[in-house]
Amino acid sequence: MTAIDVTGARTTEAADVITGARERIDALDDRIIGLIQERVAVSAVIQEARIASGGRRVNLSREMDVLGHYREALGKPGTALAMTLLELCRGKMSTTRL
Ligand SMILES: O=C(O)C(=O)C[C@]1(C(=O)O)C=C[C@@H](O)C=C1
Repeated sequence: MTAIDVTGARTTEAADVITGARERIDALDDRIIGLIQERVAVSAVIQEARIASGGRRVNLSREMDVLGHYREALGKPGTALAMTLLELCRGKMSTTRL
């Protein structure tokens, strides 16, 4: 497969631009994944401290703040992104976790 095939571009110039930009995207995605893993670990520290103190895993008012933060920054899709992040951090929401 040529660079043109792989990128969908119609010229070698466009294929070069796309190939370079995809490398940057892959590097950004690696950093984003690392930050998400760090967020999961920090969130676990909070949840474990709360549960050890006799509290509940989930804190809904804080989750509303997190959702609002992402919505303000990224619009409606930000809310969906924040919900996915929260699910990664505290597991799927269920009444037994509340
Ligand atoms: O901030 C907290 O109290 C947390 O437990 C962290 C966190 C989060 O990942 O942002 C996770 C679970 C809670 O329901 C709310 C928020």
